[in-house]
Amino acid sequence: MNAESLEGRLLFAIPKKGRLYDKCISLLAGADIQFRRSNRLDVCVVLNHPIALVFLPAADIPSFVGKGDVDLGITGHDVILEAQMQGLVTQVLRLGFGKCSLQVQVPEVGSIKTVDDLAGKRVVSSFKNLSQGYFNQVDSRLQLTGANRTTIEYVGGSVEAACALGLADGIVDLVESGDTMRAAGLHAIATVLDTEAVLIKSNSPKRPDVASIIDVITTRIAGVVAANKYVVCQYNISRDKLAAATLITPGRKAPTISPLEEDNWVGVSSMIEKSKSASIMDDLMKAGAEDILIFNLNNCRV
Ligand SMILES: Nc1ncnc2c1ncn2[C@@H]1O[C@H](COP(=O)(O)OP(=O)(O)OP(=O)(O)O)[C@@H](O)[C@H]1O
Ligand SMILES: O=P(O)(O)OC[C@H]1O[C@H](OP(=O)(O)OP(=O)(O)O)[C@H](O)[C@@H]1O
Repeated sequence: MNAESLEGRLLFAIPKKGRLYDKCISLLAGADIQFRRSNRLDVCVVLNHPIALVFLPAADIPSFVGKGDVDLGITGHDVILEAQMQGLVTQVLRLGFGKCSLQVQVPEVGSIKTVDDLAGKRVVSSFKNLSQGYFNQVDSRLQLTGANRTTIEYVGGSVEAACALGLADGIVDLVESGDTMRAAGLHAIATVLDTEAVLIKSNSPKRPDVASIIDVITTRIAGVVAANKYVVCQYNISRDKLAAATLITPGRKAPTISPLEEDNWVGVSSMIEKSKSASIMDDLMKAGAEDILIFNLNNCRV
């Protein structure tokens, strides 16, 4: 690959490994962004669009996009804030995956029970800036100054081991299921922020000619995200119960209602959020709906 083959192409940064990688690859497939990545090569051209994919560590993507070296990128909301790039990038879309929380954690067994107990002691994190910002506020509130302030130390990984190793009294790290935290004998005492993966674009693009392809890609990715978020719910119901049932499934604009061959019965079709489908089905049954079906969406534009 040479610089010439990237000429005129939108540069799109994708996390090269880690928690976001697999989800990003399925998102690209859903948006029909076709590429063949040679082994170990971190830049590859897209076969069916004027795009080149750049595979980078998730934590480096905000600054590449923020400085305009890359036009578009996928990374965590958390790393954008940690890199202090929120003013230099626009978060175009929330992607619905990579959801977790940055939490303050301390040993389950021990004297530290609250953030105020931890204040003034040693905290270790890979999110040094966010942790510093959080504890600056705690320290100010508790009027801790000078050597009495909380110490924040950076470590690049295995943060959860820091307390057991005697390096820290508490840590600030990401929690999804909580398995890592529990296995390390820790528990959370505060949440610094909730995060998920986002699509970002540069506020100072170096290649303004690629703006139209950014819109195409954003629309396609939004379609895949919506298809993952929604399902179609279809059911039959008698007309006298229709009003109550459509309150449960109002749809995005309005439900589609079609007459059935049987007198006084209609079929209803409506988009609902996948995560709420079980409770919506329970409610529809109580409201008198029959033959309730849920269909996954392959793709959509809504
Ligand atoms: N347990 C998790 N659940 C969901 N999302 C997560 C989780 N851990 C991290 N993330 C998200 O993924 C981003 C990248 O984290 P990850 O740990 O995969 O990074 P990495 O350091 O590049 O990869 P690796 O851990 O393989 O070295 C985080 O900033 C966060 O937004
Ligand atoms: O609450 P859980 O579901 O256990 O997830 C949380 C863990 O996931 C992330 O690490 P990851 O496993 O990606 O590896 P890393 O420590 O190498 O970043 C994060 O740093 C936590 O350690």
